[in-house]
Amino acid sequence: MDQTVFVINPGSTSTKIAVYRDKKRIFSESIPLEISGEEKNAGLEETLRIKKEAISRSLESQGIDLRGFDCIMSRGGVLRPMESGIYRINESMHSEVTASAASGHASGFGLLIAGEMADSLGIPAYIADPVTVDELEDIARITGIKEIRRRSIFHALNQKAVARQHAAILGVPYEELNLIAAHLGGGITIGLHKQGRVTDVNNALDGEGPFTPERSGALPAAAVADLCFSGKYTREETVKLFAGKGGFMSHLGSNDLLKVKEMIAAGDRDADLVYRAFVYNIAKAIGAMAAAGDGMIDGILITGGIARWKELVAAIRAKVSWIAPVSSYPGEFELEALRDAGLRVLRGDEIPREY
Ligand SMILES: Nc1ncnc2c1ncn2[C@@H]1O[C@H](COP(=O)(O)OP(=O)(O)OP(=O)(O)O)[C@@H](O)[C@H]1O
Ligand SMILES: CCCC(=O)O
Repeated sequence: MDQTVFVINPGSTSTKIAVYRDKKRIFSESIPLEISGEEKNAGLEETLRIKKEAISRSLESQGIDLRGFDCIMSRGGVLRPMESGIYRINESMHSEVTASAASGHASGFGLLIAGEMADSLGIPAYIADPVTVDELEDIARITGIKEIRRRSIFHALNQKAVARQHAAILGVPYEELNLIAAHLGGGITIGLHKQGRVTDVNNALDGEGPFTPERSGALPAAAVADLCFSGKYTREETVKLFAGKGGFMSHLGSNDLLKVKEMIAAGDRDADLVYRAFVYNIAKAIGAMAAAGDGMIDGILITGGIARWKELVAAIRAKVSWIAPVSSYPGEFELEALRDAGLRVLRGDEIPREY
């Protein structure tokens, strides 16, 4: 009998939802943050309420009967470092995601909403490949300050889904390839996939890597110290500046690169300079991962919403194709990856892990 899986995937600029009957998508929607206006500045409870209401409205407008769901899947939030895999949503996840909400990631709201909905329907809920999948090599954790260690927080679900898809196209097991996967979305993470493990990756939430539609990326440390002690910002406001109000938001007042594209087309020179700096920084980060992988890279994969911008992908390709062949996987494959994970559990093909 066909199984019905409901998938919730909040990203930093939108929440994507989908209902699948078996492999078939019967409904999907991308709900932009802008619909709910004040959401960017709201606290945990308020953000949760806004996201829940937007999801309910969307399902209601399609006349979808929640009682037909067999399980709910979501991308996980900022949890403890963990192995890649499928995990049953439980109470300790709930409290950890709630505790890290201020400095967390939008995907944590998916976990909370999926858990709550599943409880009320009496069905199971799971996360798969959350943002805290940690496969870093020990040398990649060390920084120049003894008490500061690097953390693995990245688009694990999409990067792994795209890397596996690429491996299948090449007809080579994922575990035998060295790939660089660049997820270009509201956040940007660029991972070195060394024989099936992401041994290094920038953590955009902690201010590493290129700037993004709304993340600052890496900043000069002394200037950050000045900013922190300027008295202009609280700690919370400073963190928001790095992850939420940085990048294109800071330079041009928008995290929507479709708008940035229009600004450039209309002759805006500032927008053009920031765009070129964006491409430059992404290429530099890909180069860094090539060095981390000793130059033995089988392919560079460009994915995420921004990969739909063909000229931008071409500009990155022009700068990095000397490293390895560049392939583009526009959009994200998170909904399908979550569907497949849900179906594997429902069919008994995979036993979910306990967190
Ligand atoms: N056709 C396009 N051309 C250029 N930019 C695009 C296009 N489509 C989407 N984008 C941009 O992609 C970005 C959003 O990407 P995406 O949907 O992957 O982000 P998200 O899911 O909200 O966050 P994240 O990927 O970090 O989880 C936005 O800046 C959006 O304007
Ligand atoms: C997935 C974490 C990276 C980001 O959104 O910045």
